[in-house]
Amino acid sequence: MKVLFVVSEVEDLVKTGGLADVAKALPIALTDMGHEVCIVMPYYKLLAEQHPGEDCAEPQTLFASRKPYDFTIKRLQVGNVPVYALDYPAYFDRDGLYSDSYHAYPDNAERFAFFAQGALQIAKALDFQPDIVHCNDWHTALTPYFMSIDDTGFFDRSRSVFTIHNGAYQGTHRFSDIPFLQPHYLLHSQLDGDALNFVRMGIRYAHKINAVSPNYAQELLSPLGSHHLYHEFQQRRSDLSGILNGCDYTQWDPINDPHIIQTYTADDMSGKAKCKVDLQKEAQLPEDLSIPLVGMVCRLTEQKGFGYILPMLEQLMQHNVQLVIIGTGDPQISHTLRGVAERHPDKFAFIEAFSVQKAHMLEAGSDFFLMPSLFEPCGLNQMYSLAFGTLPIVRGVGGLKDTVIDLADDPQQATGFVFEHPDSEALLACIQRALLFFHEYPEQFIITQNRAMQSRFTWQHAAEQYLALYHGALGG
Ligand SMILES: Nc1ncnc2c1ncn2[C@@H]1O[C@H](COP(=O)(O)OP(=O)(O)O[C@H]2O[C@H](CO)[C@@H](O)[C@H](O)[C@H]2O)[C@@H](O)[C@H]1O
Repeated sequence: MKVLFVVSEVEDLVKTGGLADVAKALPIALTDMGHEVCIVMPYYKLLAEQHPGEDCAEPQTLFASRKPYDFTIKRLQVGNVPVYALDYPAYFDRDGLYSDSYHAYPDNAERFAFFAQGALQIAKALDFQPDIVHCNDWHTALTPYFMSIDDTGFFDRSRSVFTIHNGAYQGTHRFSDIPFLQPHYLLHSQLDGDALNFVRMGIRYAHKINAVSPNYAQELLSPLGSHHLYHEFQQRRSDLSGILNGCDYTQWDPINDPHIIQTYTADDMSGKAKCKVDLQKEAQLPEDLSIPLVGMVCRLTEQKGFGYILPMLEQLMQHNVQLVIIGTGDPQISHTLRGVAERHPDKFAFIEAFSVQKAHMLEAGSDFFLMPSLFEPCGLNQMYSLAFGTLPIVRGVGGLKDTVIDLADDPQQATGFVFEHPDSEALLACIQRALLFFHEYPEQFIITQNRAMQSRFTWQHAAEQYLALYHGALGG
């Protein structure tokens, strides 16, 4: 199987979130199974600075709106997978990927419409005729449309798969503000007023669509969970499926994690205690193993549940607990978190940073991992937590529901704590349940940690399901 994997970020090269984790791990898993995969992504300034690529193939020109877009192709590598990066400085030689701090670039639609078609031109330039063009999220959602209108015959036997990692980001922009697309009069019939919704186009034009967990795929088919795309998903329901992401255990395993002060196993958890003290030191909290430590790492956005986390923090601080949050994002959320940290320096630390090293320290050093998302297509950090014996406290949505078993629901199989209602009371009650378990049932706590560490969500298993999806797209 030849797969062109089109994506906007890749772990080890540039990353803002979980999309990058998948964009590295899935192509590697498919390659390990003997398939020929190459990744196409934009050549951002950060890439040029930190992982400069070699020029490869001839310089390219893409004509749109009677304007020539001249670009080059840079070759990089992630694991055993070749990466081809589209180098068009006018659009990608910028400090951020999608935004400068918190303000999205006003021409993002133009940038990624161009990238969506440019990726196909890269395949032609490399003479890489794919069986599958695998697109990811709104940045690449127009690629299936561009394949459908390509009249060179190059993609006649190719089929497209569109994976939804986060359906809330849809790339909705005023069509008249996207010069690159102006000649595409076909798109006029797809507009909502003057607005073009990239994700809607991906849903309409891709041969197969999948969400990153079975439960999220179901939610997309419901009026409440569809991010206002209910009719689109319903119309394609026979082509929509859910495939649970994997966990990259080569990166996230306490047995051999180079980022933590001491490695550990389910049989010998003494290293975890050292990691806890190390995290307490890093967070400048009292170094005390008897206090339950709750950790959280995420982008600071509404999606992650801050709408009901923030209002209950003061109440939580009344308990004998420590909380560490590592994250960057919404300035209002970070402002509030800084305030709570100032008022409760011995209980709460807010580390405003994007740091892979610190994320690993937190996963290893915490007793509990907090992930009470409003919605969560799959979620990766709860899987990392399970691997580290850090019991997840999650809301029962999306992939969180598919991966964490609640203690009250099934004590014999439990791996964490699950609550339902997206409000502060339900969240606080769930955390209280976890704290009580820590204090009152230390032996059961260790048994549950051990069980969590046995959970396995391998990328090989996910890759097998993607292969089945690819075969389905090819009509086999
Ligand atoms: N401050 C920080 N420092 C260091 N690392 C940080 C960090 N903030 C976030 N990260 C890292 O970014 C990744 C976040 O992945 P998630 O899957 O949990 O969420 P995200 O919403 O970005 O992904 C979206 O895409 C993925 C992939 O499909 C889905 O699992 C998910 O549900 C969907 O929302 C993790 O690897 C995490 O460690």
